[in-house]
Amino acid sequence: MPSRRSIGLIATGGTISVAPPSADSQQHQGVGALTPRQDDRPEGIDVFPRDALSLSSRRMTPDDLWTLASAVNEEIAAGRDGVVVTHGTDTLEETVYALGLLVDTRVPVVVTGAMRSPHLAGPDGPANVRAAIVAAADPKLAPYGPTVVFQDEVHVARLVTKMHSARVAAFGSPAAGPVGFVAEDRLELLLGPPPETDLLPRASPPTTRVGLLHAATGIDGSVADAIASDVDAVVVAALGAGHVSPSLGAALVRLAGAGKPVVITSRCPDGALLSHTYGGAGSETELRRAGLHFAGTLSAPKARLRALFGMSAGIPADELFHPADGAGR
Ligand SMILES: NC(=O)C[C@H](N)C(=O)O
Repeated sequence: MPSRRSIGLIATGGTISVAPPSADSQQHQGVGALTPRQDDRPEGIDVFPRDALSLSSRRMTPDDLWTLASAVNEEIAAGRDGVVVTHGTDTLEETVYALGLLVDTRVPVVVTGAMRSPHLAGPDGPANVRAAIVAAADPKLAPYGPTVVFQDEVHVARLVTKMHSARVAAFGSPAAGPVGFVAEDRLELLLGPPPETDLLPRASPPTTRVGLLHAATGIDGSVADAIASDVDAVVVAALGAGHVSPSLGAALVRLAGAGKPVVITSRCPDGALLSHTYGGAGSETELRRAGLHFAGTLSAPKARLRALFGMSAGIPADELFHPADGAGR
């Protein structure tokens, strides 16, 4: 590694930067409060802080993701050796995936946050920021695309998910586990980079409206009919390997027939969608035959972002979600 590394540190809000309780609970401190002091930084690393947004992650919108992606692109264009983004944890996994869609990460891009706010006992933010800076300064991480560093673990964007609502060990990658870890200000990688990149061939500001439906016992077609006129496409967190009730299946096929792409994912946190194991109304075989799209191992919220940004850029759904041999994307 060259002697000195320069890291862009971009703040967006979230618990990691929430102001003390006397203030309005929506107030966030700027990036200055998150930037480690010069004498408290990993050796050989310069940090260049900037604020991009200041919000709880539940308020994040596709436009905000576009703004953040532009900020990350600017940092990379400015010649940073890596970029760290601090973020609320509730939608952090979506933001890191959106950066994978929108940013050509020639250098490491690392997203982190905190589960305990700065004024609570044992805040995890400072340790997470330090580990994220260490990871972002290591060029070995660049081929992994944007990653999440949390509790010293490194997770890739496609697989990472918030697993626990309150504990500091909040993030995991159910399908494969972390790809590496940080210890003693050093990045150690255990697994290779993801086999494919999620970067879209082109990008435009978000204009497409994509709905999200969650299948469950007794959920019928009325939920799809109710939103049909408000959306350009729908993503479904389907049952198991890609199944919905016969009634919901029929409504989704109607939607697809009306020119609104329907993308099937699984509500299971791990495992692939099938292509030809089950038959009959609402089965994966029938839904595929009817021209619905299948998103492989992507979670529903991430498939929704892929549809949203991809279709906004004019990329057809069948290029975003490959139907071939059941693997999906
Ligand atoms: N731990 C957190 O950051 C949770 C917070 N509600 C957020 O996502 O902004």
